[in-house]
Amino acid sequence: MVNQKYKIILSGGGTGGHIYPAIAIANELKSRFPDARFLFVGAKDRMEMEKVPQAGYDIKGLWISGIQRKLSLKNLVFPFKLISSLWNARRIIKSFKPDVAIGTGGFASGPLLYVAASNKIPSLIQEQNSYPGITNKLLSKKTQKICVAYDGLERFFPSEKIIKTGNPVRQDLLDVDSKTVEAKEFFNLKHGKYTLLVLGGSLGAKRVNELIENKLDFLDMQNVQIIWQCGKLYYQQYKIYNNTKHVQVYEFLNNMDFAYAAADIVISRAGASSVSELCIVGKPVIFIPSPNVAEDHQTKNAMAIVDNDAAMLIKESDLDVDFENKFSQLVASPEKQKELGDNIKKLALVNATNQIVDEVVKLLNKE
Ligand SMILES: CC(=O)N[C@H]1[C@@H](OP(=O)(O)OP(=O)(O)OC[C@H]2O[C@@H](n3ccc(=O)[nH]c3=O)[C@H](O)[C@@H]2O)O[C@H](CO)[C@@H](O)[C@@H]1O
Repeated sequence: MVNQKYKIILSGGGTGGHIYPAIAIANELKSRFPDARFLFVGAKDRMEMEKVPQAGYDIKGLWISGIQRKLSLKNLVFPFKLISSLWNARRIIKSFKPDVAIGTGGFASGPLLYVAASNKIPSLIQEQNSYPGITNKLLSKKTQKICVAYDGLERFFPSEKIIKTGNPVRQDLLDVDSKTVEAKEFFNLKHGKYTLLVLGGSLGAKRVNELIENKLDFLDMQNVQIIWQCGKLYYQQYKIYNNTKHVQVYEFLNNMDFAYAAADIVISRAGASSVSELCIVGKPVIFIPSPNVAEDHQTKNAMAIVDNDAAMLIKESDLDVDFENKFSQLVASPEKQKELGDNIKKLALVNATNQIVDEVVKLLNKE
């Protein structure tokens, strides 16, 4: 089986939450089938066009974007983008001739998986969230298998296709505890201070950035040093704080394993992959879910953890009132930090990537 020269096409992107699961799946397939060939398909101008080649894979870009939820001029162009991307997806499929197609959500995976499934290529989609995106909802009728991370998705997908696996997480995040010393050196952190990692999701989070900027003096007084991922859009605004006495500002962290390893406490958005990763690394977390996503799904992602006494949550609307109190209580209590870290780790689904790849292999073997 190891010598199989399978051709595998993957598509997912728009944000990191759709890209990294696809990369984790590809890496596991590559380790099982070293002779396999891989091709990613993404959306032109989106972050996958940079992140996928960095991970060592080829990628082709389609001219596609999402439909705006509100009335917008951009929607007028959408039909043209859709026709162009379906046409190009067809060309890519015809020339690459994949044995299997894998979609992890986001705009580009729509046309690609649609064309693949219409051409009778076995296909699987992976849904990271408790509330699925439009692309996966549409694709679910055509694809053979749907790997999910939450219960209750029969409301949206054909139940006979659903397999609960959890979200794929990159291999290098599985054992961050062994990297703590190296990570603290990497970030040049001071001894005797708490290290706070601030994560705004793959694109950065405006309200979280505003909070951190307002609380820099407070955090300094709490003896906290900060690794602050503010997002590409906001970097120009916040880089003035970089390398001030207790702050490092990053537009994007390319070494998440080191960032998690160095952190004593994490403040994070509750995107699905971030939540899955935080379970695996087992650190005390304060979630600040984005209220601006479909069906408030980040709050649902976070509540699945909070309901198990495994993390704290502060709503954006409560930050002004609650943040200082809740944060200082957590910093002052190593017991609480340990309890949250231990509890969140119990919720980790560490075998997700393997299970998803097992399902892909069944498709390759035509079951
Ligand atoms: C605003 C928005 O629409 N957010 C959605 C998006 O979030 P987003 O793209 O932020 O996705 P996630 O939180 O799921 O994952 C972020 C990924 O980016 C990585 N990372 C992040 C920052 C960084 O500096 N370096 C880095 O490598 C993380 O390790 C993680 O693997 O997709 C998720 C998965 O469908 C959804 O749950 C989120 O609601």
